[in-house]
Amino acid sequence: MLRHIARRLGSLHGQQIFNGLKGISPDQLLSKEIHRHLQSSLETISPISTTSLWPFSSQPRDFSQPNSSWSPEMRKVYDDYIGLCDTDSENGEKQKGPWRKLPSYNRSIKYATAGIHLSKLIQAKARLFTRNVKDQGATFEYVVFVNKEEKRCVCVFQAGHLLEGAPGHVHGGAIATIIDTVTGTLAGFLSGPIMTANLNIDYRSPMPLGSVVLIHSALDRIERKKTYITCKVTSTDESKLYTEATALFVSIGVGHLFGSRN
Ligand SMILES: CCCCCCCC/C=C\CCCCCCCC(=O)SCCNC(=O)CCNC(=O)[C@H](O)C(C)(C)COP(=O)(O)OP(=O)(O)OC[C@H]1O[C@@H](n2cnc3c(N)ncnc32)[C@H](O)[C@@H]1OP(=O)(O)O
Repeated sequence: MLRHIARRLGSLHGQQIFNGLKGISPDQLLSKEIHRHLQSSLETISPISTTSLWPFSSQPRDFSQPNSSWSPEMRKVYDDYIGLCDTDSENGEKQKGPWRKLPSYNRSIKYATAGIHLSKLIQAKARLFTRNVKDQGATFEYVVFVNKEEKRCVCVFQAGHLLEGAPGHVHGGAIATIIDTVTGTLAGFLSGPIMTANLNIDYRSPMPLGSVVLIHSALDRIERKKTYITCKVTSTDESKLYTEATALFVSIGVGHLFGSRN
């Protein structure tokens, strides 16, 4: 069972937050420490220990694909970045691009319960905050492209009409949410499992509802367990600055998800 979980965690490579685990084999994942955490957490959650611990179907849906709610501007920037990702040339050869599109799912990990076994109802209903409204275009339409070499990412974000704060403009909490998501995705990509410890935001100009903006995030530095990320939100032509932010993410052991602080 433990090997099964480790394999499942290993297959989280498609999941942004665990991209930093790339290259780590299931056997390496099963270090003594992780083995101890998984063992002790499984002992306390016997009702689920006999069921599958993987919440996704084998082909989880990627919600960051173009859809009919995307404005021409959103689609154009998406296409521009897709053009900078790996492509198949006419003779069938792969051409390496500096950017990579990350998939975006609507579920987090079912059993990240901070030590509490969530009810089956909550497990079934839990959805990632930014992907919990089915109505396309109503809230967060976004796609993240990452540049591994430059340790930075760009998110193309279209702010839907249900994100209103000041009349006709995007709520500051919604802006904080997407910044947390994008900076957290980059931190997770670079450092493995992390949690937000600190997020500082300067709102420089109001963002009209329906805007398409770029969220540029870059690694500032890594110090021991701390990954510092900087962030700027601009118009797609980068002439207008909407928001600036800095974020600190602290690396967590897999045990943190299972209720241990180590
Ligand atoms: C969890 C992962 C989930 C996986 C999900 C996968 C699917 C993802 C899908 C899609 C991606 C979307 C991406 C989302 C991203 C969003 C993430 C969030 O919003 S997370 C929710 C909000 N955050 C919390 O609820 C944290 C609550 N706080 C804690 O759990 C702890 O306080 C924690 C982990 C932040 C720090 O734990 P300690 O305090 O035990 O860590 P110590 O080892 O003592 O500290 C390490 C270093 O960090 C500094 N530090 C800790 N907290 C600090 C702070 N607030 N400010 C400054 N420094 C701090 C300490 O001083 C220490 O520094 P020195 O190494 O000694 O220099």
